[in-house]
Amino acid sequence: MGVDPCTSTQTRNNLSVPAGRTRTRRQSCATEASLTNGNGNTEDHLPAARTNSSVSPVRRKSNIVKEMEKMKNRREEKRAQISEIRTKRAQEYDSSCPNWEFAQMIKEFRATLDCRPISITDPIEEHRICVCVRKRPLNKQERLKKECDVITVPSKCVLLVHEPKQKVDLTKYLETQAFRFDFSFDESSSNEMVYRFTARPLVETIFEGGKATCFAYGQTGSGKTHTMGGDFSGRTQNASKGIYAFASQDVFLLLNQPRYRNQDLEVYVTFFEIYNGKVFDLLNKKTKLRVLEDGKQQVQVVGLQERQVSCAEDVIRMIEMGSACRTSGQTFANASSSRSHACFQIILRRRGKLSGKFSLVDLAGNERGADTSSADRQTRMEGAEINKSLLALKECIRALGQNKSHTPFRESKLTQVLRDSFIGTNSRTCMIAMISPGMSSCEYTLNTLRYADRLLGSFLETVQLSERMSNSCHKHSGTLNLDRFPDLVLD
Ligand SMILES: Nc1ncnc2c1ncn2[C@@H]1O[C@H](COP(=O)(O)OP(=O)(O)OP(=O)(O)O)[C@@H](O)[C@H]1O
Repeated sequence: MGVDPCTSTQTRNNLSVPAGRTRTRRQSCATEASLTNGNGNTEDHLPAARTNSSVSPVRRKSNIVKEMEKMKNRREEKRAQISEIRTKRAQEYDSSCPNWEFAQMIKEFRATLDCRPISITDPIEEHRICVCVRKRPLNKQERLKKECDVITVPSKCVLLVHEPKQKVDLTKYLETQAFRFDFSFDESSSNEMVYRFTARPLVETIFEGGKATCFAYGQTGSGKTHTMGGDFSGRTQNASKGIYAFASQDVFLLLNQPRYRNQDLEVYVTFFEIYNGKVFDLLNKKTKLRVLEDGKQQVQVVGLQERQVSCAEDVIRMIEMGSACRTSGQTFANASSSRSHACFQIILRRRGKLSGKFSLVDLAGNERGADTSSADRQTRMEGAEINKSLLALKECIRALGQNKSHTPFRESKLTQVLRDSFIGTNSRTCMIAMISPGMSSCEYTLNTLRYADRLLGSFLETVQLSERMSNSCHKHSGTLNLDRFPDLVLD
């Protein structure tokens, strides 16, 4: 059965005729109907010359057909244009990069930002709990794979994660989430810069009789050991110092200042690791240690060796010795991945009595906590233990931040051993969340940032910033709430 083009709503819809123009089309349609029969042949009432069979009939195209042809031409033109733009863009950009479209969207988004990264002259506010984030550069392996860098650090406190997404119609878009921390460090920040804003403000705390703690948290290969321990592997000529070494240097600097010089203070260090709920002394051939709690809830690591040190070089020797003993294994992201929490402590004693303690903790990779599907029983147990301790740690830090009377430190060996870091009015904590910049780490990165975000109990803002990528014509839409991010300046 033929479809009357004048009455078929389907046809009208397919043509997307604008409402204001429908009437004109119907009129021209009606005229057309009176000129043609159902087979499209000319009717009798046309002028004789045009119905004569010896003359080839001149078929007039209806306005609808003409309109459809125009639309078809326009569509084809547009398609050609888009394909040309796409090819040009792919040439401009490195199309061998598997995710060049996302990389390009991120590049364009970054071009709209006025980035002002943290600088050495920025002021440092003192907090009881300080939560920071550090992005490491793409490593050699990631660069070889042409991984796309999905992290932007536009200012000293804000960090953006551009999460690649795809709609059901295969349209690619980015979902950008903005996080605010006390400090955000981009890939150009050195260990010294990170130290200056994170652990350094805590050094004085231990000279005032307090307990200071600095944690490095993040997925495997994100730079926890690099930040805390530095690189003493001897692979590079200039071994880069980490927070352990910088903090030790400053402890000796302060110790020699007139106000502390005559206080009979002695410096000791301990270095131990917690692996699978068990404590091992890294300065004493990995001897297994027992953790006991007395009637006054004082936790003792029985037999833990405290080594007296008299200069920063002594400390570096201890760090090298202990680091060489750490339990490590291979992960997808790090050839020598640490599977334990490592705790390096600088202890001040006055005539044998504990005066202050600085605990610097390089936590086990947090992704291992989620690694419960692994077939290997050992790995599963490691993962479960890490998960438990990281959850307990979060609760203890939150309790410290909220001045709660109850600290759930017995939930894990890690929090039990660090009990005195979470109690007392003179306890201060800093958490540095380490993140890998690659697109393949995006999910782990978001987990790390959410964990750190919850320590502060702050907000998380998700903003969808760009859309429509199917035709490689894309634009950014949506805006960040600048009231919440006053230091993030968009063009
Ligand atoms: N900010 C950085 N700059 C340069 N290189 C870095 C940085 N952070 C990490 N790296 C390098 O990345 C690699 C992995 O880092 P690192 O061993 O510190 O990771 P990790 O978080 O401790 O991993 P794991 O939990 O598996 O022990 C190392 O080779 C390290 O030198």
